[in-house]
Amino acid sequence: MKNVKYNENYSYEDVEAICKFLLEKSHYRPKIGIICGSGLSNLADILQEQEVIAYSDIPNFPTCTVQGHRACLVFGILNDKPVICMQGRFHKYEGYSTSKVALPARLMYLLGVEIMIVTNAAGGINSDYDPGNIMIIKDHINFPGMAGGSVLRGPNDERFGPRFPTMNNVYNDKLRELVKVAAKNCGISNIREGVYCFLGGPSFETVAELRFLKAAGVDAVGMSTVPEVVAAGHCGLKVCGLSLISNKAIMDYDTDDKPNHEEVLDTGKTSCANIQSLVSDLLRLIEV
Ligand SMILES: O=P(O)(O)O[C@H]1O[C@H](CO)[C@@H](O)[C@H]1O
Ligand code: HPA
Repeated sequence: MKNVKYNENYSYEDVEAICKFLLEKSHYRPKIGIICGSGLSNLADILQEQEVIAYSDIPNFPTCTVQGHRACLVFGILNDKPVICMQGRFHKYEGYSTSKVALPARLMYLLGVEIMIVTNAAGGINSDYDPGNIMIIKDHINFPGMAGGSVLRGPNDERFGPRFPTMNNVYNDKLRELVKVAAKNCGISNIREGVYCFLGGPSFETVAELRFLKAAGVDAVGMSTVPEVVAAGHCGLKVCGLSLISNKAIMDYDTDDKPNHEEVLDTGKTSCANIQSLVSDLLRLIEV
């Protein structure tokens, strides 16, 4: 086991200190931030003129404990736009404090980022979804949040955002339309749009839970993203969310199939190129 510190709280000043360190280290002033999901670290390869900083070289920065998350910050240029890309996120199930899970979005905000593109691997609940499909996140269900486990739980620092932020249109409608245009440009026909449900994990869902989620209108399920999106919405970032459907959720008892992280990572490997071209064309279309 790595010597991981789980519970520190990240105050505004802590995030500011990390931001200052990065602005001194890098000449980039990113306007767009990208978070790579499980198995999708290669998404950062599309950045040109890269400056790579390992999380372990950033003072007071968390580490990644999950396989498929590379734990590096990559600054670079994509279609003439300055970008920061996080190769690896912090999941609540790893045991991290809420302010640690909120850190990527808050750091991007203080760095001057205006648009956060968040990616993940997710299980397909919608029966029309197949592994390799890309789902534009239209909305989410924040299960832990609905039960008092919001990433914003605790004292509110108004410098990040208001006590009661809205989540309407948090997955920005204009960005969603641009993703559809980008998908057409790239010849990606298996693009979907749907509702992502965040569960606490790390156990995969039971058949009964999946049937319940399906009845509730969920299209894809995962264990991340929503805390980052809520933190981003809190501080006014525009968000674009993309789920790579890495596996089909198993809704039947009469099968020996089981979800597993290896399959999730394998789909990431085989489908990363599609996400790369999609994000690349999206950045060409975005005006910041
Ligand atoms: O959401 P990301 O980080 O892409 O990873 C997904 O894949 C892992 C399970 O295989 C979980 O962490 C789940 O959330
Ligand atoms: N369930 C939850 N999280 C996931 C899945 C899944 O089937 N696939 C990838 N992340």
